[in-house]
Amino acid sequence: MDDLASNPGSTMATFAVVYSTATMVFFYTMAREHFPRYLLDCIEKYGRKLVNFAFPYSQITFPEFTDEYMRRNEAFTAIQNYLSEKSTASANRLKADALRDSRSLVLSMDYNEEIADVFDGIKVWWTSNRNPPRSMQFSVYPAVDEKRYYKLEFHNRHKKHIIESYLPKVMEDGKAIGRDNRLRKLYSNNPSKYWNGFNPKWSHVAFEHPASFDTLAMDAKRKEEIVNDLNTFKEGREYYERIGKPWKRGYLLYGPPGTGKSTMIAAMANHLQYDVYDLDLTAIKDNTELRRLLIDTSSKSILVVEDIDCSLDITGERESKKRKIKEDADMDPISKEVKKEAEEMTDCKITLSGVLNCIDGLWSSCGGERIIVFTTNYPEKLDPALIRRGRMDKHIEMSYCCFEAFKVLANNYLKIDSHFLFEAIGELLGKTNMTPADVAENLIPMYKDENVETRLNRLIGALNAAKEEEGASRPNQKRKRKRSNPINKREKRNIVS
Ligand SMILES: Nc1ncnc2c1ncn2[C@@H]1O[C@H](COP(=O)(O)OP(=O)(O)OP(=O)(O)O)[C@@H](O)[C@H]1O
Ligand SMILES: [Mg+2]
Repeated sequence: MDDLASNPGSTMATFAVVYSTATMVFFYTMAREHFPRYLLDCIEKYGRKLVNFAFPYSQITFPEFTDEYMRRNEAFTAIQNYLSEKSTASANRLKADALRDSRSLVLSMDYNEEIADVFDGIKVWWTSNRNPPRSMQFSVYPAVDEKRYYKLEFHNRHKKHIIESYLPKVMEDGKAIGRDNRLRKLYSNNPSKYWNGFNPKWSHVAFEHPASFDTLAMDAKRKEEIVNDLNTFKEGREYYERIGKPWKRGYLLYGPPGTGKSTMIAAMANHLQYDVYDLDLTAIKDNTELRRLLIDTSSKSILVVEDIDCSLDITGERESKKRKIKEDADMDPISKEVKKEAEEMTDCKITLSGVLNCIDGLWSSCGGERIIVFTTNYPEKLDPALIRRGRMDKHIEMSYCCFEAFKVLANNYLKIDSHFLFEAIGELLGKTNMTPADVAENLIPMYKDENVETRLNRLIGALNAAKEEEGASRPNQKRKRKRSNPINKREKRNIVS
């Protein structure tokens, strides 16, 4: 039988199956009463061979739930995603599901619809079915024992190829489609006193930050370098396996406030399609809690520790904060909240070595494809152990707005690539320090339909004011371009710039 021409549902095949099954049932019923056991086994064996001869097709079913605990079968979801596109094109009756955590509706074929798929020249058939509920009670809730499943049919002679090559491809493509459709999440850690069976360690909201590398204002060459680095990481599974290193990468983003460190993290997450875990170290009591939190993160994610210099004992800031809160509490005995906060801060025993061990442990004990990002305004305050290569592989300086970065902002906010005022702005940006956040602020319209020229002139005014202010604060000094980076020479070698 030619695979591409025939369908297992064709009349001939159906007739053969019905005829051979009826014959078998007849003989079997007769035989059960009159023949000995070994003859019955023979009839069953040859009967099955007859059916296989008349209907040489195999079937695999994929139920929606895997066991009595009603755990959703991942294969079912992947097949649903995989067939979604094909169903839209070829099935007449479609069903629309709004899957949990999905950005869009998933269209799939309705029950008893059949669609064909071709893989390496082999034709296979998918049908969507359900087992009707056993109980016929009327209820406002859907029947719990109704079981949905997909059925795959193919010719017996392709069994090996279908199982070993086609099905893994369906799973992989289906999961990838699921990931693309999925709403990504921004997680933040809950204080451990609230952790229990109902309150998880991490709570999440949908991650919908619109930042992208196209809208990120920075030097084009450095931006391209970072994007290439991320792409190499994402496609690096085999490379990391070959060299025997966990599949992870650490980035240190440093620079003054408002230079786009948080925006860069959002652009990274959107580019890679990863979830983001925003880890607040100050809400964690000790190293054990930190470990438990990190183990509870998933792969394809970015773990972010913002303002790492303020989060750890290493800079001594935590100690002074504790002391200050305690002093406040002593001075104001009425304020119970301050007292409570003081006690909680005193409880905090998280250490640099704990963080280092957890990060190293996380990389070695959990699944791959993870990125960790530290941000700081003061890289010089960080312990070299924290940012050494192997932990923070790439150090990226986010600096004041240069002319190229301004052009990106002008395109974002004003939708222009050039203007006669650009030259003056370029000149001023070369002479004074203004963060992209401040530049952007001046480009935002102050009222509806404010024209481009007015906004550019406002920026020129702000740049002139900043220049004068800088001059006034350092009248006798030859102006040097202020950088946030007092990182030592050895570290500078790692810096992308
Ligand atoms: N490089 C940039 N490209 C585009 N927009 C930027 C950039 N830098 C800053 N902005 C704008 O300024 C705002 C503040 O930037 P962001 O929060 O990323 O700064 P930050 O470096 O993380 O600051 P902080 O150190 O205070 O956390 C952003 O919402 C964004 O609109
Ligand atoms: Mg930030």
